[in-house]
Amino acid sequence: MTMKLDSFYLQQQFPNPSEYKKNKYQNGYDGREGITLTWSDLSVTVKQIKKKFFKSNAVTYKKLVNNVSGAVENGKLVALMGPSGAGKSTILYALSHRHSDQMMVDGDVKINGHRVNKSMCRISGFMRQEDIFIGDLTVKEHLLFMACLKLDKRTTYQEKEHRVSYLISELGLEHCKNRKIGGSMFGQRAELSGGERKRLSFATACLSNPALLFCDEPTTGLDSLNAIRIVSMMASWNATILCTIHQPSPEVLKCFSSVMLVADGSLVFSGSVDDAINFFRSAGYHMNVNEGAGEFLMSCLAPPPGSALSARMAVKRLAHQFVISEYSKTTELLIALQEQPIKASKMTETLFDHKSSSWLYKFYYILYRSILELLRNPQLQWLKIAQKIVVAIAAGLCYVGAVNNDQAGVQAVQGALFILITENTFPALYAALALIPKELPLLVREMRDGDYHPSALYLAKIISHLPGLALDAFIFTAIIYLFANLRPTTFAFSVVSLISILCILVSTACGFMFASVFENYELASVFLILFDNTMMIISGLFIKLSTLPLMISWLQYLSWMRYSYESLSIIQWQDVKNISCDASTYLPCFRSGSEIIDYYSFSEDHLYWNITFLVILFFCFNVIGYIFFVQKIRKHF
Ligand SMILES: Nc1ncnc2c1ncn2[C@@H]1O[C@H](COP(=O)(O)OP(=O)(O)OP(=O)(O)O)[C@@H](O)[C@H]1O
Repeated sequence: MTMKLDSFYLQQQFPNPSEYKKNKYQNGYDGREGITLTWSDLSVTVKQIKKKFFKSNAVTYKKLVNNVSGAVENGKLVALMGPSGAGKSTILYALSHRHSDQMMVDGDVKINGHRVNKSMCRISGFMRQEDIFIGDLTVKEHLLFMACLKLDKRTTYQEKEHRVSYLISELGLEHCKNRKIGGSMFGQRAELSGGERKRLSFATACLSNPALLFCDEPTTGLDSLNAIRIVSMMASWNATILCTIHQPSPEVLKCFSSVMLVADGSLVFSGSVDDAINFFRSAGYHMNVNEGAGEFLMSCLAPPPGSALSARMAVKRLAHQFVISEYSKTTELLIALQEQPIKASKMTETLFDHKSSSWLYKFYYILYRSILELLRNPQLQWLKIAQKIVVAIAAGLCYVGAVNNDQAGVQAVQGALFILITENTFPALYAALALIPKELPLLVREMRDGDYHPSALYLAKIISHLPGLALDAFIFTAIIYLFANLRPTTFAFSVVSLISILCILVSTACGFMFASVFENYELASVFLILFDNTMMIISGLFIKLSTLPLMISWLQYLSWMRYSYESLSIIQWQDVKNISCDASTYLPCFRSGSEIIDYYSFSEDHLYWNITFLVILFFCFNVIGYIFFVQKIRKHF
């Protein structure tokens, strides 16, 4: 099958072998000989920080993996098995260099005898346990997009398309290639089955045609037939594969060349399934007649009843027995053979020879994906616009006939302006707050794989949201303007629209900033409520800005609501004269627009400064948000 796949692929594109060699970068197939992965004394320790109020934080260290050594021979599919919590995923993440920053990894990880670290992300593919996709993209779009991010920059677009078509046909995704991956909100059934999603995950990991693959529980959630299908596909794949797996059926287990068994972070056995059975039998475990090999091995690894200490001792005993047994010699030999690195051969050079696409190229595709994501849900976008229109009409109706050249009119105008600001602030703030937690798992996965720089993603997200936000603000402003009969000049309407748009953009940036700074949505919303209420109180409507106490007063310079409210008030009242005043009813009684502006401690000279400060706030919130966003992603790695 391996040969079949390779020759199929080669024949499809390069009937002439010399042409194939010449185009090794373009087709993603590098003419490699293969990879042998070895590691010795791999240990993983996690740093745990207990936050304490009014005391310094308590830092503890927990060892998750203890001096594990192992090897996966070129072209072999090896199962990493063990009970839940044994450390399988931790080993896989550490070996593939996709572990979190909190984890400290020790030990030598080598590819064909060459020590690797960060470059492992480029050399290897990783299939994750959880399938996270953008549900609104089709199978083909998703693969093409990922191909644009992952493949070498020397690969042309047509070759990326070839690679995607090849994987779609090889992994049995032809029938659903134009189907959306996830469900739609509006009842169309468009979901892929569990098996199709797993195959899509595998296809994604295989896009760059890596010679080394790490697969984390690829059969989780699948029925036995689909489990056999995906594992047999892996077995026939032209790559070295290390794969964690939970209690495989006998048919699934047969697909693996060998097994590595771990318990409590230690290696308990490594070798063929038959040897594993013999090893445990010799250690005193009894295999029932009807028991499958997988079931038997897992039962041997399950912690025995009793205290945690006795379970740990049992694992230690097994690990020791394995180390002194003949079975461990094969692994030791493989590791020893790799101590002499294969001379900087062509094969190794090609492995490390990856030229990533430029930042701009990746940014373009991330932006394209973000826009596509928004456009793929037209019903949702229309619903949002309809909601804006309804809210604007409902609010606007309250002001019909209220805006006259008298004191009641002054109150109505100031109220309408404030509605404009709050409606362009609060919904945008909280929508942005929810966005990062929703998308974080996907972003972390893509960044762990080194698919793109966080700045490309952050900028693409901001730009893709700009038109929708601007439209929202414009529609709301236009309706309120019409109903409330605000100042009817093109200049006034244009500036009010501009301020509304800036207000919604700054609010969104502020929402992003809070979502990035705080650990989770709940914590962020607690602090955001405090912040946005303060910004609102000092916007100018509720208190005269000149009377603010000194310790609070400086905060007004952060309040985009104040800049917006002042600007809108200036536009409405500048040069307005002869406001009628019935002094017996109204106190204070305004006779001109400038009196109103003075009353709120505003100044007509501030209009252009306010616009400038709104732009500055937009940038500052985004820069702070970006800095914390990067840290947040690192923390979740
Ligand atoms: N960041 C962390 N901080 C503290 N403990 C951790 C951390 N990550 C993992 N662990 C612990 O390390 C142990 C091994 O976790 P790991 O996910 O590798 O197990 P596993 O064998 O893959 O389990 P499963 O089959 O259930 O996925 C578990 O006890 C887990 O709780």
